[in-house]
Amino acid sequence: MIEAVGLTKRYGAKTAVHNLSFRVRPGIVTGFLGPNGSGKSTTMRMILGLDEPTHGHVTIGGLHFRQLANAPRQVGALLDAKAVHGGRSARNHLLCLAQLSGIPAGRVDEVLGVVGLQGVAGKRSKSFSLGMGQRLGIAAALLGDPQVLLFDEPVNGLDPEGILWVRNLMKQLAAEGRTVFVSSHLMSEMALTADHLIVIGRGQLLADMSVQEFIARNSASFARVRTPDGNDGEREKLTAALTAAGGEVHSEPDGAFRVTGLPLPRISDVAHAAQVRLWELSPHHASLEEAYMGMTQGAVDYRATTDPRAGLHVPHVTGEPPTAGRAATGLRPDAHRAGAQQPGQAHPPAAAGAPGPTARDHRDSEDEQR
Ligand SMILES: Nc1ncnc2c1ncn2[C@@H]1O[C@H](COP(=O)(O)OP(=O)(O)OP(=O)(O)O)[C@@H](O)[C@H]1O
Repeated sequence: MIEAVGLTKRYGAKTAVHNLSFRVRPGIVTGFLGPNGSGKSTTMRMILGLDEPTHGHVTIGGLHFRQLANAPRQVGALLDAKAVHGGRSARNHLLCLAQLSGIPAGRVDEVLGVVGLQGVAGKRSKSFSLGMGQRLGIAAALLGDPQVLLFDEPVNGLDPEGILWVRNLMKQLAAEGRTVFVSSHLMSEMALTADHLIVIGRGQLLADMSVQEFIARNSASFARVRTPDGNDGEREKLTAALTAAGGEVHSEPDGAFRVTGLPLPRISDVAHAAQVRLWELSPHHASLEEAYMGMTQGAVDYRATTDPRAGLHVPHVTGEPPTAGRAATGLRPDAHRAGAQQPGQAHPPAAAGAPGPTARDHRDSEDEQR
């Protein structure tokens, strides 16, 4: 179990993490979600004793990371897959880590097998694609057979087959009773991988609940309504009538309306009374991705100037609503990141089939995914 209490981290004037309290339990996959720059990596670094909290504390099994006896055998982590000596082969990199922690050398080939890098084990890691580097980082995390595993954006750079493999690996590690904490900025991925979600925005807790609960509490219901194509008069008449009836009407890119605040039968009655024909009237639920976007929309640092989901209203779940987001055209800055990797060691999860790196893994274009 990982437990954070009032965790706060300031870098000068910048508050990266503010008063964060949560628990990460064993036996399930806990997704750690937040937009770029929301404080996920900073939190993980504090869990691993790589950064000192300004306030608060975080423990693993009741102890601070630095108090753990032979920590790499208890905690495995993938923080930054690039934090590898590029001149070393994958096998030598893992051998060095194993030697530092008193892990038998035979374990290295086991984890290379788990992550599907046996075929390139003798190659220098600097020739690895981002996807292969991620696999090597995951191998390092598994090296000590730790009960607690932290993965910072583990699917970064992986192709769809690799993503599926990571997903299954996370689930299997949790099914073995381990504590698995996985960060991502993609709700779609976490919805498929995690059992529980911790969502942060601008360093503050926005939600701490099961995936099911998150969906139930955050998915906004709406109706899609379409009037006959090319009849602007009917469109305008219906918009006015629905608005007068208390509905909120937004245009969809395909010309339909998205209506919130009115049940479907009422929309039908309003349209009938206004003598507007309908080509479509259907119930919808905002997707999990939309719920997440709605929740974090005020906490996004880096955003394009147009927001296609501007019409969605989703309530905040915990604490004060984040301050209004500012529109910006800047892309995510990564220059500050000083990633490090905390090796663990592990027995390979028996049933986690590991596809080898694919053609997509070998391409160099994976950076575009972050
Ligand atoms: N060493 C540092 N010095 C100054 N600011 C930092 C430092 N590390 C992080 N920050 C700032 O703290 C905030 C949180 O960064 P962090 O990397 O933890 O976010 P993140 O959620 O992991 O983002 P991403 O999804 O982009 O990886 C950012 O605004 C970042 O610029």
